[in-house]
Amino acid sequence: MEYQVFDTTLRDGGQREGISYSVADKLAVAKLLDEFGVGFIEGGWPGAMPKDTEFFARARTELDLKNAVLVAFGATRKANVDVAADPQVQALLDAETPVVCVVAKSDIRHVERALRTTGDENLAMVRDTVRHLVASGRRAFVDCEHFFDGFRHDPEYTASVVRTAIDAGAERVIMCDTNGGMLPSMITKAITEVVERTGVSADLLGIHCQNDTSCAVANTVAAVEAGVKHFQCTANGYGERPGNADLFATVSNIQLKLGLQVLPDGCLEKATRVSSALAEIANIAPDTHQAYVGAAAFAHKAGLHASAIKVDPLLYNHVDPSVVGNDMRILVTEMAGRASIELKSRELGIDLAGHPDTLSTVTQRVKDLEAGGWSFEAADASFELLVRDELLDGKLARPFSLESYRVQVEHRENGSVVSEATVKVRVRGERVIATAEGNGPVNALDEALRAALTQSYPQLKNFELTDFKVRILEGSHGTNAITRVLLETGDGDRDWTTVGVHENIVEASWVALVDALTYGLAEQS
Ligand SMILES: CC(=O)SCCNC(=O)CCNC(=O)[C@H](O)C(C)(C)COP(=O)(O)OP(=O)(O)OC[C@H]1O[C@@H](n2cnc3c(N)ncnc32)[C@H](O)[C@@H]1OP(=O)(O)O
Ligand SMILES: CC(=O)C(=O)O
Repeated sequence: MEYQVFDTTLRDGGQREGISYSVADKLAVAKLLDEFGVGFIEGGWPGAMPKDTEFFARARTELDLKNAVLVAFGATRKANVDVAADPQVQALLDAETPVVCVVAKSDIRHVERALRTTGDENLAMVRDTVRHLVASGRRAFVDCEHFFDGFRHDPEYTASVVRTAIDAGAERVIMCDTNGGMLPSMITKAITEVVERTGVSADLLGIHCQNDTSCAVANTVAAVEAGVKHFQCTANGYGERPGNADLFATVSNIQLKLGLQVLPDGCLEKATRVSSALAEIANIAPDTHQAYVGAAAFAHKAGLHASAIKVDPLLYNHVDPSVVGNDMRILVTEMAGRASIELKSRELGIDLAGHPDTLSTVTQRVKDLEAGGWSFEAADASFELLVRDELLDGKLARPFSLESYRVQVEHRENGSVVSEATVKVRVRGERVIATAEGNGPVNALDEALRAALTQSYPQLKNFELTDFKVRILEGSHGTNAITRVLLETGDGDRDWTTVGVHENIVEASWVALVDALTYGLAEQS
Protein backbone atom coordinates (compact mmCIF):
# COMPACT_ATOMS: atom_id res chain seq x y z
CA MET A 1 0.00 0.00 0.00
CA GLU A 2 1.48 3.35 -1.07
CA TYR A 3 -0.21 5.15 1.84
CA GLN A 4 0.41 4.36 5.48
CA VAL A 5 -2.69 4.54 7.69
CA PHE A 6 -1.19 4.72 11.16
CA ASP A 7 -3.69 4.28 13.97
CA THR A 8 -2.86 5.56 17.45
CA THR A 9 -6.16 4.83 19.23
CA LEU A 10 -4.35 2.66 21.76
CA ARG A 11 -1.72 5.32 22.50
CA ASP A 12 -3.01 8.85 21.84
CA GLY A 13 -6.66 7.68 21.96
CA GLY A 14 -6.03 6.39 25.48
CA GLN A 15 -4.91 9.91 26.47
CA ARG A 16 -8.55 11.08 26.23
CA GLU A 17 -10.14 11.99 29.55
CA GLY A 18 -12.42 9.14 30.59
CA ILE A 19 -10.77 6.32 28.62
CA SER A 20 -8.89 3.62 30.48
CA TYR A 21 -8.32 0.54 28.34
CA SER A 22 -7.62 -2.76 30.08
CA VAL A 23 -5.16 -5.11 28.38
CA ALA A 24 -8.10 -7.21 27.16
CA ASP A 25 -9.71 -4.04 25.75
CA LYS A 26 -6.49 -3.19 23.94
CA LEU A 27 -6.30 -6.62 22.36
CA ALA A 28 -9.95 -6.33 21.23
CA VAL A 29 -9.35 -2.83 19.82
CA ALA A 30 -6.29 -4.02 17.90
CA LYS A 31 -8.29 -6.87 16.32
CA LEU A 32 -11.01 -4.48 15.16
CA LEU A 33 -8.52 -1.96 13.76
CA ASP A 34 -6.76 -4.75 11.89
CA GLU A 35 -10.09 -5.92 10.50
CA PHE A 36 -10.74 -2.34 9.35
CA GLY A 37 -7.50 -2.52 7.40
CA VAL A 38 -5.19 0.05 8.99
CA GLY A 39 -1.51 -0.55 8.23
CA PHE A 40 -0.05 0.30 11.65
CA ILE A 41 -1.41 -0.03 15.19
CA GLU A 42 0.45 1.97 17.80
CA GLY A 43 -0.24 -0.16 20.86
CA GLY A 44 1.09 2.04 23.65
CA TRP A 45 4.27 2.95 25.50
CA PRO A 46 6.02 -0.16 26.83
CA GLY A 47 7.97 0.54 29.98
CA ALA A 48 5.90 3.61 30.84
CA MET A 49 2.83 1.70 32.00
CA PRO A 50 2.61 -1.93 33.14
CA LYS A 51 -0.61 -2.41 31.09
CA ASP A 52 1.18 -1.35 27.89
CA THR A 53 4.15 -3.61 28.61
CA GLU A 54 1.74 -6.51 29.18
CA PHE A 55 -0.20 -5.66 26.02
CA PHE A 56 2.89 -6.09 23.84
CA ALA A 57 3.84 -9.32 25.63
CA ARG A 58 0.36 -10.81 25.14
CA ALA A 59 0.05 -9.46 21.58
CA ARG A 60 2.90 -11.73 20.55
CA THR A 61 0.80 -14.83 21.18
CA GLU A 62 -2.78 -13.53 21.16
CA LEU A 63 -2.86 -11.31 18.07
CA ASP A 64 -2.77 -12.67 14.56
CA LEU A 65 -2.87 -9.46 12.54
CA LYS A 66 -3.74 -9.70 8.85
CA ASN A 67 -3.33 -6.10 7.68
CA ALA A 68 -1.51 -4.20 10.38
CA VAL A 69 1.86 -4.29 12.06
CA LEU A 70 2.24 -3.36 15.71
CA VAL A 71 4.14 -0.26 16.72
CA ALA A 72 5.69 0.45 20.12
CA PHE A 73 5.77 4.13 21.09
CA GLY A 74 8.33 5.87 23.28
CA ALA A 75 10.72 8.81 23.44
CA THR A 76 14.24 9.45 22.22
CA ARG A 77 16.96 8.64 24.72
CA LYS A 78 17.33 10.92 27.70
CA ALA A 79 19.76 13.82 27.44
CA ASN A 80 23.39 12.97 28.24
CA VAL A 81 22.70 9.24 28.55
CA ASP A 82 24.17 6.45 26.43
CA VAL A 83 21.33 5.16 24.28
CA ALA A 84 22.20 1.53 25.00
CA ALA A 85 21.91 2.30 28.73
CA ASP A 86 18.54 4.06 28.53
CA PRO A 87 15.96 1.68 30.08
CA GLN A 88 13.11 3.40 28.27
CA VAL A 89 14.73 2.71 24.87
CA GLN A 90 15.46 -0.87 25.92
CA ALA A 91 11.78 -1.34 26.82
CA LEU A 92 10.90 -0.34 23.24
CA LEU A 93 13.13 -3.11 21.92
CA ASP A 94 11.80 -5.59 24.47
CA ALA A 95 8.30 -5.03 23.05
CA GLU A 96 9.54 -6.91 19.95
CA THR A 97 7.46 -4.96 17.46
CA PRO A 98 8.60 -4.58 13.86
CA VAL A 99 8.15 -0.80 14.09
CA VAL A 100 9.06 1.66 16.85
CA CYS A 101 7.84 5.26 16.83
CA VAL A 102 9.79 7.69 19.01
CA VAL A 103 8.67 11.17 19.93
CA ALA A 104 11.37 13.83 19.56
CA LYS A 105 11.42 17.51 20.40
CA SER A 106 11.56 19.63 17.24
CA ASP A 107 10.80 23.08 18.64
CA ILE A 108 13.98 24.65 20.03
CA ARG A 109 11.96 26.32 22.81
CA HIS A 110 10.85 22.88 24.06
CA VAL A 111 14.39 21.56 23.77
CA GLU A 112 15.77 24.35 25.90
CA ARG A 113 12.91 24.86 28.35
CA ALA A 114 11.26 21.41 28.72
CA LEU A 115 14.22 19.09 28.06
CA ARG A 116 16.63 21.62 29.54
CA THR A 117 19.34 20.71 27.06
CA THR A 118 20.95 22.13 23.93
CA GLY A 119 19.80 21.96 20.34
CA ASP A 120 22.87 19.87 19.46
CA GLU A 121 22.26 17.37 22.26
CA ASN A 122 18.64 16.97 21.14
CA LEU A 123 19.86 16.22 17.60
CA ALA A 124 22.25 13.65 19.08
CA MET A 125 19.36 12.10 21.03
CA VAL A 126 17.38 11.70 17.79
CA ARG A 127 20.39 10.39 15.83
CA ASP A 128 21.50 7.88 18.49
CA THR A 129 18.02 6.57 19.15
CA VAL A 130 17.12 6.06 15.48
CA ARG A 131 20.47 4.42 14.71
CA HIS A 132 20.14 2.13 17.74
CA LEU A 133 16.63 1.07 16.75
CA VAL A 134 17.60 0.45 13.13
CA ALA A 135 20.74 -1.44 14.18
CA SER A 136 18.46 -3.58 16.35
CA GLY A 137 16.36 -4.50 13.30
CA ARG A 138 13.45 -2.09 13.84
CA ARG A 139 11.77 0.20 11.35
CA ALA A 140 12.01 3.62 13.01
CA PHE A 141 9.42 6.38 12.79
CA VAL A 142 10.02 9.75 14.46
CA ASP A 143 7.12 11.86 15.76
CA CYS A 144 8.32 15.47 15.78
CA GLU A 145 6.43 17.13 18.61
CA HIS A 146 5.31 20.77 18.18
CA PHE A 147 6.56 20.59 14.62
CA PHE A 148 4.52 23.39 13.09
CA ASP A 149 4.95 25.79 16.02
CA GLY A 150 8.66 25.05 16.05
CA PHE A 151 8.99 25.49 12.29
CA ARG A 152 7.31 28.87 12.46
CA HIS A 153 9.54 30.01 15.33
CA ASP A 154 12.90 28.65 14.09
CA PRO A 155 12.51 26.87 10.75
CA GLU A 156 16.17 25.95 10.46
CA TYR A 157 16.28 24.12 13.80
CA THR A 158 13.09 22.16 13.14
CA ALA A 159 14.34 21.31 9.63
CA SER A 160 17.59 20.04 11.14
CA VAL A 161 15.63 17.56 13.31
CA VAL A 162 13.95 16.19 10.16
CA ARG A 163 17.26 15.83 8.30
CA THR A 164 18.96 14.23 11.31
CA ALA A 165 16.23 11.62 11.67
CA ILE A 166 16.19 10.74 7.97
CA ASP A 167 20.01 10.62 7.77
CA ALA A 168 20.07 8.30 10.79
CA GLY A 169 17.74 5.87 9.02
CA ALA A 170 14.21 6.85 10.04
CA GLU A 171 11.64 5.51 7.60
CA ARG A 172 9.19 8.36 8.25
CA VAL A 173 9.37 11.68 10.06
CA ILE A 174 5.98 12.75 11.30
CA MET A 175 5.07 16.40 11.57
CA CYS A 176 2.93 16.68 14.71
CA ASP A 177 0.53 19.54 15.38
CA THR A 178 0.84 18.76 19.07
CA ASN A 179 -1.05 21.81 20.34
CA GLY A 180 -3.62 21.37 17.56
CA GLY A 181 -3.63 25.05 16.60
CA MET A 182 -3.22 24.75 12.85
CA LEU A 183 -5.62 25.41 9.98
CA PRO A 184 -5.48 23.57 6.63
CA SER A 185 -3.94 26.50 4.72
CA MET A 186 -1.13 26.70 7.32
CA ILE A 187 -0.42 22.98 6.96
CA THR A 188 -0.23 23.20 3.17
CA LYS A 189 2.11 26.21 3.25
CA ALA A 190 4.37 24.69 5.94
CA ILE A 191 4.76 21.37 4.10
CA THR A 192 5.82 23.11 0.88
CA GLU A 193 8.44 25.08 2.85
CA VAL A 194 9.63 22.01 4.81
CA VAL A 195 10.25 20.06 1.61
CA GLU A 196 12.14 23.02 0.10
CA ARG A 197 14.24 23.69 3.18
CA THR A 198 15.11 20.09 4.13
CA GLY A 199 15.35 18.56 0.68
CA VAL A 200 13.40 15.62 2.18
CA SER A 201 10.64 14.37 -0.12
CA ALA A 202 7.04 14.67 1.14
CA ASP A 203 6.84 10.89 0.60
CA LEU A 204 9.01 10.45 3.69
CA LEU A 205 6.95 12.78 5.85
CA GLY A 206 3.92 11.96 7.96
CA ILE A 207 1.20 13.98 9.66
CA HIS A 208 -0.33 13.80 13.14
CA CYS A 209 -2.96 16.40 14.02
CA GLN A 210 -4.60 17.15 17.34
CA ASN A 211 -8.07 18.60 17.06
CA ASP A 212 -7.93 21.83 19.06
CA THR A 213 -9.17 23.97 16.18
CA SER A 214 -11.66 21.28 15.17
CA CYS A 215 -9.60 20.96 11.96
CA ALA A 216 -7.70 17.72 12.62
CA VAL A 217 -9.39 15.80 9.81
CA ALA A 218 -9.14 18.75 7.40
CA ASN A 219 -5.50 19.32 8.34
CA THR A 220 -4.67 15.65 7.76
CA VAL A 221 -6.41 15.67 4.38
CA ALA A 222 -4.55 18.89 3.46
CA ALA A 223 -1.24 17.20 4.30
CA VAL A 224 -2.08 14.22 2.10
CA GLU A 225 -3.01 16.61 -0.71
CA ALA A 226 0.40 18.22 -0.19
CA GLY A 227 2.07 14.86 -0.86
CA VAL A 228 2.39 13.23 2.57
CA LYS A 229 1.92 9.44 2.41
CA HIS A 230 1.71 8.60 6.13
CA PHE A 231 -1.10 9.88 8.33
CA GLN A 232 -1.93 9.21 11.97
CA CYS A 233 -5.49 8.99 13.29
CA THR A 234 -7.53 7.61 16.14
CA ALA A 235 -10.87 5.82 16.06
CA ASN A 236 -13.72 8.29 16.53
CA GLY A 237 -11.13 11.03 17.08
CA TYR A 238 -10.34 9.92 20.65
CA GLY A 239 -7.22 11.57 22.03
CA GLU A 240 -5.62 14.12 24.30
CA ARG A 241 -7.86 17.19 24.95
CA PRO A 242 -10.43 17.51 22.11
CA GLY A 243 -8.78 14.57 20.42
CA ASN A 244 -7.17 13.67 17.11
CA ALA A 245 -8.09 13.25 13.48
CA ASP A 246 -10.96 10.78 13.35
CA LEU A 247 -9.80 7.66 11.53
CA PHE A 248 -13.17 7.01 9.90
CA ALA A 249 -13.72 10.52 8.52
CA THR A 250 -10.10 10.81 7.44
CA VAL A 251 -9.89 7.57 5.47
CA SER A 252 -13.37 8.13 4.02
CA ASN A 253 -12.38 11.60 2.82
CA ILE A 254 -9.12 10.40 1.36
CA GLN A 255 -10.62 7.38 -0.40
CA LEU A 256 -13.95 8.83 -1.45
CA LYS A 257 -13.08 12.46 -2.13
CA LEU A 258 -9.43 12.32 -3.19
CA GLY A 259 -9.80 8.92 -4.86
CA LEU A 260 -6.67 7.51 -3.19
CA GLN A 261 -6.87 3.94 -1.95
CA VAL A 262 -5.55 3.75 1.60
CA LEU A 263 -7.37 0.66 2.92
CA PRO A 264 -7.54 -2.83 1.40
CA ASP A 265 -10.55 -3.57 -0.80
CA GLY A 266 -13.80 -4.14 1.10
CA CYS A 267 -12.64 -2.50 4.36
CA LEU A 268 -14.23 0.96 4.18
CA GLU A 269 -17.68 -0.68 4.28
CA LYS A 270 -16.89 -1.83 7.83
CA ALA A 271 -16.43 1.76 9.09
CA THR A 272 -19.82 2.18 10.80
CA ARG A 273 -19.75 -1.18 12.56
CA VAL A 274 -16.12 -0.88 13.68
CA SER A 275 -16.63 2.70 14.90
CA SER A 276 -19.52 1.70 17.11
CA ALA A 277 -17.76 -1.44 18.41
CA LEU A 278 -14.75 0.69 19.36
CA ALA A 279 -17.02 3.19 21.15
CA GLU A 280 -18.45 0.28 23.17
CA ILE A 281 -14.99 -0.87 24.22
CA ALA A 282 -13.97 2.69 25.14
CA ASN A 283 -17.24 2.90 27.13
CA ILE A 284 -18.15 6.14 25.40
CA ALA A 285 -21.61 6.65 23.92
CA PRO A 286 -21.30 6.69 20.12
CA ASP A 287 -21.55 10.19 18.68
CA THR A 288 -24.76 9.98 16.66
CA HIS A 289 -23.71 13.05 14.66
CA GLN A 290 -20.24 11.81 13.75
CA ALA A 291 -19.49 12.32 10.04
CA TYR A 292 -19.91 9.23 7.84
CA VAL A 293 -20.47 6.69 10.65
CA GLY A 294 -22.90 8.37 13.09
CA ALA A 295 -26.50 7.15 13.24
CA ALA A 296 -27.59 10.63 12.11
CA ALA A 297 -24.91 11.05 9.42
CA PHE A 298 -27.48 10.30 6.72
CA ALA A 299 -30.72 11.09 8.62
CA HIS A 300 -32.93 13.61 6.84
CA LYS A 301 -35.51 15.71 8.62
CA ALA A 302 -36.50 18.48 6.21
CA GLY A 303 -39.43 17.82 3.91
CA LEU A 304 -37.65 19.39 0.94
CA HIS A 305 -34.79 16.94 1.32
CA ALA A 306 -37.17 14.00 1.32
CA SER A 307 -39.01 15.16 -1.78
CA ALA A 308 -35.71 15.20 -3.74
CA ILE A 309 -34.49 11.96 -2.12
CA LYS A 310 -37.64 10.28 -3.40
CA VAL A 311 -36.34 10.97 -6.91
CA ASP A 312 -32.72 10.04 -6.17
CA PRO A 313 -31.15 9.60 -2.71
CA LEU A 314 -27.84 11.00 -3.96
CA LEU A 315 -29.47 14.38 -4.57
CA TYR A 316 -29.23 15.02 -0.84
CA ASN A 317 -26.39 12.69 0.26
CA HIS A 318 -22.75 13.53 -0.38
CA VAL A 319 -21.97 9.81 -0.77
CA ASP A 320 -23.97 6.59 -0.83
CA PRO A 321 -24.17 5.69 2.91
CA SER A 322 -23.57 2.01 2.15
CA VAL A 323 -19.97 2.72 1.09
CA VAL A 324 -19.17 3.26 4.78
CA GLY A 325 -21.67 0.65 5.97
CA ASN A 326 -24.20 3.23 7.11
CA ASP A 327 -27.89 3.68 6.23
CA MET A 328 -30.02 6.61 5.20
CA ARG A 329 -32.99 7.36 7.43
CA ILE A 330 -35.93 9.69 7.02
CA LEU A 331 -37.09 11.43 10.17
CA VAL A 332 -40.74 12.23 10.58
CA THR A 333 -41.36 15.48 12.44
CA GLU A 334 -43.23 18.75 12.03
CA MET A 335 -40.73 19.49 9.25
CA ALA A 336 -41.99 16.57 7.18
CA GLY A 337 -43.79 16.93 3.89
CA ARG A 338 -45.75 14.26 2.06
CA ALA A 339 -42.54 12.88 0.54
CA SER A 340 -41.04 12.38 4.03
CA ILE A 341 -44.13 10.48 5.12
CA GLU A 342 -44.09 8.33 1.98
CA LEU A 343 -40.38 7.47 2.34
CA LYS A 344 -40.60 6.81 6.08
CA SER A 345 -43.64 4.58 5.58
CA ARG A 346 -41.81 2.69 2.86
CA GLU A 347 -38.89 2.21 5.29
CA LEU A 348 -41.45 0.67 7.69
CA GLY A 349 -42.90 -1.60 4.99
CA ILE A 350 -46.01 0.43 4.11
CA ASP A 351 -46.48 1.59 0.52
CA LEU A 352 -48.43 4.85 0.48
CA ALA A 353 -47.64 5.66 -3.17
CA GLY A 354 -51.25 5.00 -4.25
CA HIS A 355 -52.79 6.77 -1.24
CA PRO A 356 -52.45 10.54 -1.77
CA ASP A 357 -55.26 11.35 0.69
CA THR A 358 -53.71 9.27 3.44
CA LEU A 359 -50.36 10.95 2.78
CA SER A 360 -51.92 14.39 3.19
CA THR A 361 -53.87 13.40 6.31
CA VAL A 362 -50.89 11.76 8.01
CA THR A 363 -48.65 14.75 7.16
CA GLN A 364 -51.17 17.14 8.70
CA ARG A 365 -51.75 14.93 11.75
CA VAL A 366 -48.03 14.72 12.42
CA LYS A 367 -47.70 18.53 12.19
CA ASP A 368 -50.71 19.06 14.48
CA LEU A 369 -49.56 16.49 17.03
CA GLU A 370 -45.99 17.84 17.06
CA ALA A 371 -47.37 21.33 17.66
CA GLY A 372 -49.00 19.82 20.76
CA GLY A 373 -45.74 18.35 22.07
CA TRP A 374 -45.62 14.96 20.34
CA SER A 375 -42.40 13.82 18.72
CA PHE A 376 -42.28 10.95 16.28
CA GLU A 377 -38.61 11.32 15.40
CA ALA A 378 -37.58 8.61 17.86
CA ALA A 379 -40.93 6.79 18.02
CA ASP A 380 -41.22 4.78 14.81
CA ALA A 381 -43.69 2.32 16.36
CA SER A 382 -46.21 5.03 17.28
CA PHE A 383 -45.79 6.57 13.83
CA GLU A 384 -46.41 3.22 12.16
CA LEU A 385 -49.60 2.68 14.20
CA LEU A 386 -50.76 6.18 13.22
CA VAL A 387 -50.21 5.45 9.51
CA ARG A 388 -51.88 2.04 9.64
CA ASP A 389 -54.83 3.50 11.51
CA GLU A 390 -55.24 6.26 8.89
CA LEU A 391 -55.08 3.69 6.10
CA LEU A 392 -57.96 1.83 7.78
CA ASP A 393 -60.01 5.00 8.40
CA GLY A 394 -59.41 4.83 12.14
CA LYS A 395 -60.38 1.16 12.42
CA LEU A 396 -57.00 -0.39 13.22
CA ALA A 397 -57.64 -3.52 15.29
CA ARG A 398 -56.53 -3.08 18.90
CA PRO A 399 -55.77 -6.04 21.17
CA PHE A 400 -57.95 -4.59 23.95
CA SER A 401 -60.06 -1.57 24.81
CA LEU A 402 -59.94 0.38 28.02
CA GLU A 403 -62.87 0.83 30.34
CA SER A 404 -60.84 2.58 33.03
CA TYR A 405 -57.67 2.53 35.04
CA ARG A 406 -56.84 3.82 38.47
CA VAL A 407 -53.43 4.29 40.12
CA GLN A 408 -52.68 5.14 43.69
CA VAL A 409 -49.42 5.91 45.38
CA GLU A 410 -49.19 5.17 49.09
CA HIS A 411 -46.51 6.55 51.37
CA ARG A 412 -46.56 4.29 54.40
CA GLU A 413 -45.61 5.07 57.99
CA ASN A 414 -42.42 3.00 57.67
CA GLY A 415 -41.26 5.25 54.80
CA SER A 416 -41.95 2.79 51.96
CA VAL A 417 -43.77 4.07 48.90
CA VAL A 418 -45.94 1.57 47.05
CA SER A 419 -47.91 2.11 43.84
CA GLU A 420 -50.98 0.06 43.03
CA ALA A 421 -52.89 0.06 39.76
CA THR A 422 -56.20 -1.43 38.71
CA VAL A 423 -57.16 -1.74 35.05
CA LYS A 424 -60.54 -2.67 33.60
CA VAL A 425 -60.29 -3.73 29.95
CA ARG A 426 -62.22 -5.64 27.30
CA VAL A 427 -60.18 -8.41 25.70
CA ARG A 428 -61.63 -10.62 22.97
CA GLY A 429 -65.18 -9.76 24.10
CA GLU A 430 -64.54 -10.36 27.80
CA ARG A 431 -64.34 -7.83 30.62
CA VAL A 432 -61.17 -8.33 32.65
CA ILE A 433 -60.17 -6.56 35.85
CA ALA A 434 -56.64 -6.82 37.21
CA THR A 435 -54.71 -5.19 40.01
CA ALA A 436 -50.94 -5.08 40.53
CA GLU A 437 -48.35 -3.32 42.62
CA GLY A 438 -45.21 -1.71 41.28
CA ASN A 439 -42.24 0.35 42.34
CA GLY A 440 -43.83 3.37 40.69
CA PRO A 441 -47.18 4.25 39.09
CA VAL A 442 -46.08 3.38 35.54
CA ASN A 443 -44.58 0.07 36.62
CA ALA A 444 -47.81 -0.76 38.51
CA LEU A 445 -49.91 0.09 35.43
CA ASP A 446 -47.68 -2.01 33.21
CA GLU A 447 -47.95 -4.97 35.60
CA ALA A 448 -51.73 -4.64 35.93
CA LEU A 449 -52.22 -4.41 32.17
CA ARG A 450 -50.05 -7.47 31.59
CA ALA A 451 -51.98 -9.35 34.28
CA ALA A 452 -55.21 -8.51 32.47
CA LEU A 453 -53.94 -9.48 29.01
CA THR A 454 -51.52 -12.36 29.50
CA GLN A 455 -54.13 -15.10 29.37
CA SER A 456 -55.22 -13.93 25.91
CA TYR A 457 -51.72 -12.94 24.79
CA PRO A 458 -49.15 -15.22 26.47
CA GLN A 459 -46.36 -13.72 24.32
CA LEU A 460 -46.57 -10.61 26.55
CA LYS A 461 -44.32 -12.34 29.05
CA ASN A 462 -41.41 -11.76 26.63
CA PHE A 463 -42.02 -8.01 26.47
CA GLU A 464 -39.81 -5.84 28.61
CA LEU A 465 -39.73 -2.07 29.06
CA THR A 466 -36.09 -1.31 28.37
CA ASP A 467 -36.07 2.47 28.58
CA PHE A 468 -38.37 5.19 29.88
CA LYS A 469 -37.67 8.84 29.09
CA VAL A 470 -39.73 11.70 30.44
CA ARG A 471 -39.54 15.25 29.17
CA ILE A 472 -41.52 18.11 30.63
CA LEU A 473 -42.42 20.55 27.86
CA GLU A 474 -43.19 24.16 28.55
CA GLY A 475 -46.83 24.99 27.94
CA SER A 476 -47.47 27.55 25.25
CA HIS A 477 -49.76 30.57 25.69
CA GLY A 478 -49.69 30.26 29.47
CA THR A 479 -51.15 26.74 29.58
CA ASN A 480 -49.83 24.13 32.00
CA ALA A 481 -46.69 22.21 31.17
CA ILE A 482 -47.20 18.94 29.36
CA THR A 483 -45.27 15.70 29.65
CA ARG A 484 -43.85 13.63 26.82
CA VAL A 485 -42.95 10.03 27.54
CA LEU A 486 -40.86 7.83 25.26
CA LEU A 487 -40.97 4.11 26.01
CA GLU A 488 -38.60 1.58 24.55
CA THR A 489 -39.84 -2.00 24.62
CA GLY A 490 -38.07 -5.18 23.59
CA ASP A 491 -38.97 -8.84 23.16
CA GLY A 492 -35.46 -10.24 22.95
CA ASP A 493 -35.40 -10.05 19.14
CA ARG A 494 -36.20 -6.40 18.50
CA ASP A 495 -36.80 -3.09 20.23
CA TRP A 496 -39.43 -0.51 19.40
CA THR A 497 -40.20 2.96 20.69
CA THR A 498 -43.54 4.61 21.35
CA VAL A 499 -44.58 8.04 22.51
CA GLY A 500 -47.34 9.46 24.69
CA VAL A 501 -48.13 13.08 25.52
CA HIS A 502 -50.47 14.51 28.16
CA GLU A 503 -50.66 17.09 30.91
CA ASN A 504 -50.65 14.16 33.33
CA ILE A 505 -47.48 12.06 33.41
CA VAL A 506 -49.38 8.85 34.19
CA GLU A 507 -51.72 9.34 31.24
CA ALA A 508 -48.77 10.18 28.94
CA SER A 509 -47.11 6.95 30.09
CA TRP A 510 -50.34 5.00 29.61
CA VAL A 511 -50.68 6.22 26.01
CA ALA A 512 -47.10 5.18 25.24
CA LEU A 513 -47.65 1.84 27.02
CA VAL A 514 -50.80 1.05 25.04
CA ASP A 515 -48.98 1.80 21.78
CA ALA A 516 -46.06 -0.37 22.91
CA LEU A 517 -48.25 -3.41 23.56
CA THR A 518 -50.44 -2.81 20.49
CA TYR A 519 -47.42 -2.57 18.23
CA GLY A 520 -45.64 -5.55 19.77
CA LEU A 521 -48.68 -7.81 19.63
CA ALA A 522 -49.54 -6.78 16.07
CA GLU A 523 -46.01 -7.54 14.92
CA GLN A 524 -46.17 -11.00 16.51
CA SER A 525 -49.62 -11.95 15.25
C1 LIG B 1 2.80 14.71 22.69
C2 LIG B 1 2.46 13.45 23.32
O1 LIG B 1 1.35 13.24 23.66
S1 LIG B 1 3.68 12.30 23.49
C3 LIG B 1 2.95 11.04 24.48
C4 LIG B 1 2.96 11.40 25.90
N1 LIG B 1 2.46 10.30 26.69
C5 LIG B 1 2.63 10.19 27.96
O2 LIG B 1 3.27 11.03 28.59
C6 LIG B 1 1.98 9.02 28.65
C7 LIG B 1 2.97 8.12 29.34
N2 LIG B 1 3.92 8.82 30.18
C8 LIG B 1 4.38 8.32 31.35
O3 LIG B 1 3.98 7.26 31.82
C9 LIG B 1 5.46 9.12 32.05
O4 LIG B 1 5.38 10.48 31.72
C10 LIG B 1 6.87 8.55 31.63
C11 LIG B 1 7.02 7.14 32.20
C12 LIG B 1 7.07 8.53 30.15
C13 LIG B 1 7.99 9.43 32.21
O5 LIG B 1 7.74 9.58 33.58
P1 LIG B 1 8.85 10.30 34.52
O6 LIG B 1 10.14 9.62 34.34
O7 LIG B 1 8.24 10.33 35.88
O8 LIG B 1 9.03 11.76 33.90
P2 LIG B 1 8.00 12.94 33.71
O9 LIG B 1 6.74 12.45 33.08
O10 LIG B 1 7.82 13.72 34.97
O11 LIG B 1 8.81 13.87 32.68
C14 LIG B 1 9.12 13.44 31.38
C15 LIG B 1 10.64 13.33 31.22
O12 LIG B 1 10.88 12.95 29.85
C16 LIG B 1 11.68 13.97 29.22
N3 LIG B 1 11.26 14.03 27.84
C17 LIG B 1 10.14 14.61 27.33
N4 LIG B 1 10.13 14.45 26.00
C18 LIG B 1 11.23 13.76 25.67
C19 LIG B 1 11.76 13.29 24.47
N5 LIG B 1 11.13 13.51 23.30
N6 LIG B 1 12.91 12.60 24.48
C20 LIG B 1 13.53 12.35 25.65
N7 LIG B 1 13.07 12.75 26.82
C21 LIG B 1 11.93 13.45 26.85
C22 LIG B 1 11.38 15.23 30.01
O13 LIG B 1 12.39 16.19 29.86
C23 LIG B 1 11.33 14.67 31.42
O14 LIG B 1 12.64 14.41 31.80
P3 LIG B 1 13.14 14.55 33.36
O15 LIG B 1 12.41 13.48 34.12
O16 LIG B 1 14.59 14.30 33.27
O17 LIG B 1 12.75 15.93 33.77
C1 LIG C 1 3.18 12.65 19.33
C2 LIG C 1 1.92 13.31 19.63
O1 LIG C 1 0.99 12.69 20.06
C3 LIG C 1 1.83 14.73 19.41
O2 LIG C 1 2.83 15.39 19.15
O3 LIG C 1 0.70 15.25 19.50
